[in-house]
Amino acid sequence: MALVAGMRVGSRVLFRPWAWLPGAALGRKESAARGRVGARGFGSQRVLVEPDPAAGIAVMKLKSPPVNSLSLELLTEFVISLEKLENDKTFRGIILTSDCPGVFSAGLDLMEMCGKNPAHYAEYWKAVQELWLRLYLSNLVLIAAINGACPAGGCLISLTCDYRVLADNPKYVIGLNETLLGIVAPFWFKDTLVNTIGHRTSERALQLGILFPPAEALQVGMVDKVVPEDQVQSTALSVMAQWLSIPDHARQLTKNMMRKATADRLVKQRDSDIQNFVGFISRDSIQKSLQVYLGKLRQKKG
Ligand SMILES: CCCCCC/C=C/CC(=O)SCCNC(=O)CCNC(=O)[C@H](O)C(C)(C)COP(=O)(O)OP(=O)(O)OC[C@H]1O[C@@H](n2cnc3c(N)ncnc32)[C@H](O)[C@@H]1OP(=O)(O)O
Repeated sequence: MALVAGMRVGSRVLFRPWAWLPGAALGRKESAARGRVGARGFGSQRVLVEPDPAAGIAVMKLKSPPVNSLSLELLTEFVISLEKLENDKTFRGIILTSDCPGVFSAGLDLMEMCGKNPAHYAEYWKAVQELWLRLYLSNLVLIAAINGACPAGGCLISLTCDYRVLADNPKYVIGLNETLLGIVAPFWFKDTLVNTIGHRTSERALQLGILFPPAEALQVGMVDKVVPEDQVQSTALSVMAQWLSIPDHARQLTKNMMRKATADRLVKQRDSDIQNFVGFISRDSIQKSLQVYLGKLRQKKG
């Protein structure tokens, strides 16, 4: 997919992965009206959206089997669905969950970071940045209903949400395990974690690449609630009701006050962050580490 037009929102120039889609040239109002979500489900191949307009919420399900790894396609479809809901005033909250049994998301797609050229790495990283910025600064209430394993980029996505409910299953570990792959979480992954669980716990978790099982994840504050697996969705819904009882403008301004400085750090240095990623991921030693890790994942089966 070609890299693409930018759109200015406040001081941010946003990536428009959908710029090539029919209707992309429409004005914002017109396209929002045409794209109004309504009561019927919508979505794309990899992102299912089940709207409940009466309640003002939508359930967004990642559906990219087997493990919801964040490919360029999934990132793009994710941003498009998010934008659609953000632009429709009916919606005040999203419950984010997985349609893949046992896995919330396996994080960034290792195939996007192995054996490709620098232009591809740059395009991919820009899409990762874009999803994070949009989720982290979303005006909507985002609740993660974590119904499976949640490593690395999967964990990052859940950390952008306002609240995390995790299913109580020892296989459903969560954390930023990048060091285990021989790679380093960038500063904005780290900042998101520090803002959630504090500096000291983040330092230990990041260096050791800890994947926390549910009880420990709850104890360190990585998640807000651990419930039996069959109660994840209903718990997310009742938490959502509580968050939606707060007037939107006050909650949104407060969220922005808490998060803007963190997001601005990336906004100010997006290009250098991309260059840093491309340089790092292109190194032979890093490519070898990733190949070894992929090999171990594949061997695990055999
Ligand atoms: C300045 C530089 C900064 C660089 C920063 C880069 C940041 C990176 C952040 C990341 O997100 S890196 C990705 C880290 N992810 C992981 O470590 C998770 C790896 N996966 C797993 O641990 C397991 O797959 C799982 C999620 C626990 C699920 O286990 P399950 O037993 O259900 O499935 P598997 O048999 O392991 O996997 C099925 C299938 O999927 C492939 N796969 C798994 N994860 C990924 C992935 N992240 N990307 C691409 N492909 C993945 C796996 O290899 C299997 O493939 P196969 O062909 O069927 O063997």
